Amino acid sequence: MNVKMAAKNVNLHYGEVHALKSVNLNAYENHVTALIGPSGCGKSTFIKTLNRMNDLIQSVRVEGEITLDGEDIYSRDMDVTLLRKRVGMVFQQPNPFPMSIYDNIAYGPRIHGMKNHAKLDEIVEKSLRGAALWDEVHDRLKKSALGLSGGQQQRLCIARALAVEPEVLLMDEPTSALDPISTMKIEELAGELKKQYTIIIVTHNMQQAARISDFTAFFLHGEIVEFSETNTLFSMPKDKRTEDYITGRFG
Ligand SMILES: Nc1ncnc2c1ncn2[C@@H]1O[C@H](COP(=O)(O)OP(=O)(O)OP(=O)(O)O)[C@@H](O)[C@H]1O
Repeated sequence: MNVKMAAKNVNLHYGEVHALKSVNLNAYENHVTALIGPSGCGKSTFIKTLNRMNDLIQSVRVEGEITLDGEDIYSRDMDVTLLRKRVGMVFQQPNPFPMSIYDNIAYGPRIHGMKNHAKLDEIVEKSLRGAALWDEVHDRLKKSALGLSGGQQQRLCIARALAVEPEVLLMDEPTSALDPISTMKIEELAGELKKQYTIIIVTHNMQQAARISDFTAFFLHGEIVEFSETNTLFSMPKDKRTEDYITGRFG
């Protein structure tokens, strides 16, 4: 198993708030890693360190090392635009741009300089197929993305992330705003996408983590209490706090 991304002794402060404490985690290539834990434990903060989304917040201080293919993503030489192309992200609320389905997908490739129409058509189709949305939208590509259902919008956002050919896909509670059927579609999709990408997903839902992930990290108060293979974490937790959480005693 190849380590695609690694966090080594990561500490993060928002001003006075110590939000991540000595976090260590490996995300393996072509596997799904789930981040679970109660509200406010640092899951979103951590996932955002992986493509430097926290850079946008002024009071943030990050210490330690985060690597992508062994390369420190916080080093001075790191091109952050390129990093975010390699490490794409999908958010809790589907956030399509107010433009056509086609233009949503073509947006990223165009920003990165792609002008060839035939090639863009190809990317749009491939990305929508990759996000299991093509069959539902291929005859309305020029229509507004805002006319899609919530579940379709979220798959559109996944397609938009895929369009720039990322290596890692970060998903921050991607199904929390969706109905059960749309949730199931996204879960099935995660199983497909990991064949090609490395996936890291924050979820509030332990059953979801158990269903779709290969590895799980349990966060509590900014620390990782336990990180192991998902089956092991849910069947034989090593730490009493993990056991209490997964058996529903708190959180
Ligand atoms: N921009 C910010 N400024 C200051 N503190 C913040 C900021 N963002 C998050 N925090 C704090 O950092 C801690 C971790 O928050 P984070 O959102 O990462 O938790 P979480 O586990 O993702 O929670 P949830 O499941 O509710 O989304 C919390 O104490 C939160 O209040």
